Amino acid sequence: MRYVSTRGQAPSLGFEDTMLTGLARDGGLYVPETVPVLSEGDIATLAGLSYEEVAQRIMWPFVSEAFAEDEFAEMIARAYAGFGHAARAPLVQLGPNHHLLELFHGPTLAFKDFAMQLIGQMFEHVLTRRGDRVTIVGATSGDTGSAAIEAFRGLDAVDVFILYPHGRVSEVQRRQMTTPSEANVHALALTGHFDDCQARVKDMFNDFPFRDRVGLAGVNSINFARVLAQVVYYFTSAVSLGAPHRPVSFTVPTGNFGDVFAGHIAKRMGLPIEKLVVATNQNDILHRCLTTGEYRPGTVTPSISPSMDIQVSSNFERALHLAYGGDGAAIAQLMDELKGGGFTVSQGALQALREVYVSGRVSEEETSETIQTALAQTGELLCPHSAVGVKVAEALLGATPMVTLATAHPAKFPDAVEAATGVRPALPPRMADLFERDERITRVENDLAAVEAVIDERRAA
Ligand SMILES: Cc1ncc(COP(=O)(O)O)c(C=O)c1O
Ligand SMILES: N[C@@H](CCOP(=O)(O)O)C(=O)O
Repeated sequence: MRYVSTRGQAPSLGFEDTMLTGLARDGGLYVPETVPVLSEGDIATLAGLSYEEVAQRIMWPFVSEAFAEDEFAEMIARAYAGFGHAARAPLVQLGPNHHLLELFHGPTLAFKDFAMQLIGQMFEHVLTRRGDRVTIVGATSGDTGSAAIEAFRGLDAVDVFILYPHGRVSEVQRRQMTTPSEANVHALALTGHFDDCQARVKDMFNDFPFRDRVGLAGVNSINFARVLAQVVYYFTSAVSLGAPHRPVSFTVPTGNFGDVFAGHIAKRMGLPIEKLVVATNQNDILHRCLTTGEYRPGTVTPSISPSMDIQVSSNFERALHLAYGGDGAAIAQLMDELKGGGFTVSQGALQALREVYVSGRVSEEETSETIQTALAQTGELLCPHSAVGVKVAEALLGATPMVTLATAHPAKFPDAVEAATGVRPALPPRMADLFERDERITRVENDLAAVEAVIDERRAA
């Protein structure tokens, strides 16, 4: 399988190079040239399989050029062995036709672990085989960074630098990033918000001398391998609710659009997904765009669901690429307009987007109320991001089963959860001493040269 850039000007790559390359050299994101389609019969045979077995079957056509089948199965087994739930991604019922997909049983308590634990295995395998080293840079609003540091800490072939917005992640998230003591992982607190962190990461990829000198790689959802691993739980959950014989809808708390785009890939692979619902907090650019066709980022406003405090949503470019029929020149033009403040999606593309996605926006008050009522009515303690999803989903419940993705554990956001419910969620025992561990924090200004200088200095040390 070949992967092509959304902007059409970079060379097509196989899976291994796509994974190691990160951002395409024309600034675009890699997407599979064609998506394999499973028959109803193929999907039906997934019923009753373990999470790992489904993962192997779904991802294999995308990665088969890079690994032997048994090697890949071993990587999957190692990736999910540390999860705290035998089902890996269990479904719990919230109400008639409403189900919650708990994606927070991995080592850092957020859905990011599903992809990051596997990518850690794949990077290690490929880099060992090549005898190569890379420098991973990542931007985080809290969860990607902790998952990446956990997945790559202590690996010889990798240095990891994570930019997070200073003062804008929860204390648990920050400590997950700043307390690991391994010399190859570095948490950099940038003066700014998540969009600044992501912009500097993309700047580093576009600085070719720096990129080539340090062997830059990315583990944000820039990296298609991240998106791919997230396709799997759409299949496991839909099949357990009756797919392929019954359609299912999904509501996805959304920021950078990677998770919901994984659902789009699942749909293109033949999974009968009726609607993909994009749920946003007050940073609602995606809801505004899907409603009006105008994509104009505003200022990021801090919220109680900080991981979704994003205005420039990286993977929306992939959805636009599909909506514009794979026209790379059109996407390059839109992204140029974005530098000048924003763009208007064409009527045809907007219609194509609306055939797949619907959206909703949730206020801070509604998020708190939803955490409170979900606990009272169902006994489920939601994190604020999952609550955004539940609130949007509730307005759309109908005959088709709805699955809302619970993207993080409530204990990552104890202040917001306690303020809403009076209950302070406890961290799992293995993290009980998180608040006693020493932190290593490096402050950095929102400036490309300053960030690159820190990376150069740390790599040389
Ligand atoms: C807890 C949580 N929920 C939702 C999201 C939004 O996911 P995505 O960026 O894939 O849209 C994030 C950030 O990625 C997150 O960390
Ligand atoms: N919410 C994310 C933002 C980065 O998203 P990614 O999926 O592109 O890595 C986070 O928690 O960091």
